[in-house]
Amino acid sequence: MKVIISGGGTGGHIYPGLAVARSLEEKINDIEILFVGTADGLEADIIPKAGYELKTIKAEGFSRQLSLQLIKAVTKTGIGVLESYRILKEFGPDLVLGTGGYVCGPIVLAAALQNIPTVIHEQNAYPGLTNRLLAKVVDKVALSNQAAEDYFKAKDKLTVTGNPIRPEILAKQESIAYQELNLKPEPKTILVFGGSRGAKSINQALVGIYKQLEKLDIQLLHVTGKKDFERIATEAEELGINDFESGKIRIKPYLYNMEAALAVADMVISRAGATGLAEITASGLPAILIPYPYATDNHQEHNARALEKAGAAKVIIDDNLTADRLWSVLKVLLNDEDKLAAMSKASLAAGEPQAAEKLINEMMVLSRN
Ligand SMILES: CC(=O)N[C@H]1[C@@H](OP(=O)(O)OP(=O)(O)OC[C@H]2O[C@@H](n3ccc(=O)[nH]c3=O)[C@H](O)[C@@H]2O)O[C@H](CO)[C@@H](O)[C@@H]1O
Repeated sequence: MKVIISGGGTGGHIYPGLAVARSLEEKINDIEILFVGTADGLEADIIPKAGYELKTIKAEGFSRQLSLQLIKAVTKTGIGVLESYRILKEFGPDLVLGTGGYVCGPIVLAAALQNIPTVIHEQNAYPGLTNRLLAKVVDKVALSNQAAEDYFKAKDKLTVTGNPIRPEILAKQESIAYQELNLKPEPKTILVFGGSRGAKSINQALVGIYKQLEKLDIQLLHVTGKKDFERIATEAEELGINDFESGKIRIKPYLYNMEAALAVADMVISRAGATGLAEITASGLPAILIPYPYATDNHQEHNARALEKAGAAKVIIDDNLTADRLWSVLKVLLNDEDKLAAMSKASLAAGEPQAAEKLINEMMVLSRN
């Protein structure tokens, strides 16, 4: 079976595609997978590092108003569709899966126009523009969240699968993860990350409580995002914190082994992107969530509130985020083992570890092979 997987821009669209790729390889002996994305999205870094071939095409997101940018984006997408035709001819896929972001628009459209079976997957409760447009031409629309059903007209194409999680996250052995990260099983490990690109406001609030955290019996793994790393590392050094490899406070620009971090973490502080949350809940971790305030239709707050309601998370709105506020919420949680245990249980109950399996089953029904 030959499958093309496309999605990107940010990690939240890439990792579900990688999860499907890994799960397909576990399930099917004779499988060939090709990723398609852009040369400037995060996929160009992540996909080859994960061991897959990435063919690049032109694509750009559409602005919501008529503008020069819109004309440019439409032209680029047109070129991307022509490039996609060539890729489809050369690779001959039995199915094309799009996991969202404008990146997957051209190849999924080109495949649908050639009657190659097509599936898209939407991670969020409020779907992105690309998926809303592609839904009109694809064979199947897989959703992470039932709430997204309201935004699609062709109800017969919809199926709820959950958000696929990389098998290595579900299977990671703690002992190996501690070794990989050079951390110890005791004391508690707090993992902080701001989605795939990092979050400046979270980084800033965290630097503001480094000194308090240093006094506690904890280990902190702070993933800043590549863009903010130098700034945060410099501020940490000014505070006298400089052993990022084996000290109490570890600062990293990006983790290519997030599965290890999720395996050793006792709690998480993060944004509320759908893919990150799917991984946090599948790992049964309690969380402090600070939704990105500019996500379309404020969907991150929606994601975060759902987990708060389930008892798995505490939410701090980005506007209210200060070092003091973060410290007061974190301190209460760290001092309440029962509360943390209850949140952990609620988190696990909210997880959907079977999502990749469900999505693959839908794909197999449609596939030409
Ligand atoms: C700003 C924005 O609009 N973000 C969107 C984007 O988020 P974003 O790309 O930030 O996605 P998520 O937070 O959902 O997922 C981040 C992914 O990156 C991985 N990771 C992160 C940091 C790191 O160092 N290493 C690593 O592997 C995480 O394990 C996870 O798989 O896509 C999500 C899924 O469509 C949306 O819900 C988010 O709203």
